Amino acid sequence: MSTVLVVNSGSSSLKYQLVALPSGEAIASGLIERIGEEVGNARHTDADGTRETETTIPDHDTAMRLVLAVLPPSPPDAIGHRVVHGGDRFSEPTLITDEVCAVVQELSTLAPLHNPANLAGIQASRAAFGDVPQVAVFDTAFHTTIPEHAWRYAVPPEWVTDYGVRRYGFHGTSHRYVGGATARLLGRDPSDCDIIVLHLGNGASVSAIHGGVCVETSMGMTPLEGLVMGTRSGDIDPAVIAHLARHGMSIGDIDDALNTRSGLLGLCGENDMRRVHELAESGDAAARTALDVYCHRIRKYVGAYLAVLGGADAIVFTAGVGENNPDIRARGLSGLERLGIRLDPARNAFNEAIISDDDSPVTVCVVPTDEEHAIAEQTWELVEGLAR
Ligand SMILES: Nc1ncnc2c1ncn2[C@@H]1O[C@H](COP(=O)(O)OP(=O)(O)O)[C@@H](O)[C@H]1O
Ligand SMILES: CC(=O)OP(=O)(O)O
Ligand SMILES: [Mg+2]
Repeated sequence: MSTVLVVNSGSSSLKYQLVALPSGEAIASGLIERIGEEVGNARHTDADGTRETETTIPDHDTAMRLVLAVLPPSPPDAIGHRVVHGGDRFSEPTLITDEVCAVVQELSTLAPLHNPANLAGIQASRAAFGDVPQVAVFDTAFHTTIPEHAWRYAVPPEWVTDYGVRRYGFHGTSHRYVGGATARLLGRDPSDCDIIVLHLGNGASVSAIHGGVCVETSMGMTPLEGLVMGTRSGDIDPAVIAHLARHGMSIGDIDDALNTRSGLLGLCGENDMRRVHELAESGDAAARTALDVYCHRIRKYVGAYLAVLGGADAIVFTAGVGENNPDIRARGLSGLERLGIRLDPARNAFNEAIISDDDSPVTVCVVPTDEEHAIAEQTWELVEGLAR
């Protein structure tokens, strides 16, 4: 038996799993949430059960130290890290070297909420387990099949050649895993399915998958484009940036505001969807508007991707919000009955795997993502290959 430790740093959380291979069984796993907020919480599960603690977790480096303190002291055989942006340098699983770290660092301006967090996880793991091979698995990998008409922005050509301005797309490990699991759930061959995956976490993105291959995704050159997110605006008119700059705001401040003070947080003062719902239920008008804007954006993208695919076999919800929030799923798809999308309210309320009614031409599902498992497998495949 071999063991792979997987570190998945999201914008607001750190998820980890110690996976036994080839069985794929999780020996230990956990989640550190609300990093950077006043009160964070850490949940760790292993053979002794689940322990939960509340404490302030200022950054991903502190989160990583909490993880290392609860894991077995013996080193794993390999460590796999989720890395969000690899630019045009890296997209396939890559053995981590100083050079890889330098590129991840360099690309921090294009993924300011993620690459620094990913690097913190890598550096803490290298300090703790220096000799263990470590692998970066990039969020962009699944999106390299997107055709030029979808990855290209309509901008001057030298922006593409000189500055690398293009769509990359992110959450790829999740979109790939969930797309495959959905085809299995439908009992269909992935090569014969058109699937729309809605990954709704703190970050959120949609992808259109045709025949197992990604053909379109909502995040762009950076994880800022597309849906409304916890703290990110998603789509806005690009002229807004010039407008604010002319009013004296610096580019750094604008970028920071769009990444960290926009989205649900900008709309209603809370970025955690559970809190937004509590506020909306207590009658808070801003929280209600936030939910309206969030769900409207989902509906717009679903319509667009139905058109991109020429119709879909399935629409799938995944990640923190997608897996747990019946209200967002129902409102995001409301009014789409004429497009063949009909939810079954009881199935939806219980987060069942299939939440559409039996006569719905498009099957709507909830499929939990498992980025950690997918990263463990890809990490081990690379490390085993190197040893051969
Ligand atoms: N049981 C739940 N009900 C509603 N929302 C939830 C639940 N669990 C998590 N969420 C929401 O999911 C989001 C976090 O999703 P997650 O996929 O863990 O994010 P990330 O990986 O981007 O950090 C938060 O907005 C949180 O409120
Ligand atoms: C790319 C991205 O937005 O990731 P997360 O949802 O984990 O923040
Ligand atoms: Mg995530």
